[in-house]
Amino acid sequence: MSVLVTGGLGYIGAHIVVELSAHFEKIHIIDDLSNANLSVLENLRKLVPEEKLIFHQGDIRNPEFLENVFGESIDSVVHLAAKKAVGESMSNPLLYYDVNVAGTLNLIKAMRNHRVKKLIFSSTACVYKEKTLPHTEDDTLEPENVYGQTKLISETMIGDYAKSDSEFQAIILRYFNAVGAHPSGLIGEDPRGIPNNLLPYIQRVALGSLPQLNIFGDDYNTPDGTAIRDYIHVVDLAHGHISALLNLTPGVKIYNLGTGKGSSVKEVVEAYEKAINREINKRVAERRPGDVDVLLADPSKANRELNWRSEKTLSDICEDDWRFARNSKIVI
Ligand SMILES: NC(=O)c1ccc[n+]([C@@H]2O[C@H](COP(=O)([O-])OP(=O)(O)OC[C@H]3O[C@@H](n4cnc5c(N)ncnc54)[C@H](O)[C@@H]3O)[C@@H](O)[C@H]2O)c1
Ligand SMILES: O=c1ccn([C@@H]2O[C@H](COP(=O)(O)OP(=O)(O)O[C@H]3O[C@H](CO)[C@@H](O)[C@H](O)[C@H]3O)[C@@H](O)[C@H]2O)c(=O)[nH]1
Repeated sequence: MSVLVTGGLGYIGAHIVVELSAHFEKIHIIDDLSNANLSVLENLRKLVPEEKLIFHQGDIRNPEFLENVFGESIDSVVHLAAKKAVGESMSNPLLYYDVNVAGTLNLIKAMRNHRVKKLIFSSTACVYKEKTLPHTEDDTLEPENVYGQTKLISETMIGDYAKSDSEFQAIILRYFNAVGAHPSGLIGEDPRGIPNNLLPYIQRVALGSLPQLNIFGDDYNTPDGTAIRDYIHVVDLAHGHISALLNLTPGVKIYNLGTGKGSSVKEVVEAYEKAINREINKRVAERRPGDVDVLLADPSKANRELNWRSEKTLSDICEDDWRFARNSKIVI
């Protein structure tokens, strides 16, 4: 059996590739290297038997490229390739519609042409209308940014396509905050330039390549005043994809992948300080525009129907992240 992972050299995709290797004979990876590099492939080859990995460098917006890849025998697709920066999606919306919507459309056309019937799609908590209680999958959908909008349009497209083909089987996974790294220290998140996200920023401060962490606001409506998120270890997230592949049935199902447990910015900083056994240089700064008080998953549907639950703790997240940081000698 063979599986195609689009965006398979990216942060989450690479972790999924490792877990897939226990279940599939061949893993085809598509990546255009727009947000990844070939060193990830080298490290994957240390974790996955070499004969299982087939890398196709190219862009999902290119139908001819996809035709070539689908010329190989492919049974199922895990589709992650996308642009994911919320701020950039507001300043360059057409890029997001192009890669996330048109790219997904091309991929589904190629799947239709080659009668590939199984799809796992990466969506996001950004599709939900803001609320402080944990989100269930049937909550109101009202993305506040272009990124979330492009994911919601893709979800709708997948749903409409499934109605036209009774054999089509899809699971949409809405991820909350993906963090941490592979316990081997070989793969993890390595954003280009100055990181936007909390964990990579803390990591750079811990490494000494950035001087100070800015805690964006301590006047949120939360117990310690800093914003609360649902941080899920990337390996737990990867396991969720295996459970999804094993539970595909005709039609489309949607699941949250989160822990259901919130951590504040201060709690994350404290956990990281514990993992590295020293303090991190930090200060409280202005709120970041667009941030909400609380964003939490209700993962009970995935727990129940996919027989999946997150297992790793916030300290596992920080320890694994730090191991990857030291191992990969990250620099900005
Ligand atoms: N990181 C998170 O917290 C998070 C949360 C919710 C959803 N997601 C979704 O999960 C998926 C993976 O996210 P990630 O954090 O691993 O991001 P990432 O940027 O590390 O991975 C995406 C990969 O896709 C590749 N890619 C981008 N455009 C492409 C194109 N046109 N053709 C081929 N390859 C292309 C990039 O080079 C990259 O390797 C995305 O769909 C993202 O929207 C991520
Ligand atoms: O330097 C920093 C960076 C972040 N934060 C705070 O840390 C929290 C988490 O921020 P961040 O790591 O940027 O994640 P989110 O803004 O919650 O968004 C992430 O998680 C979403 C899913 O929940 C995904 O859809 C997004 O793509 C992904 O960036 C927020 O309260 C931020 O204000 C800081 O205080 N200082």
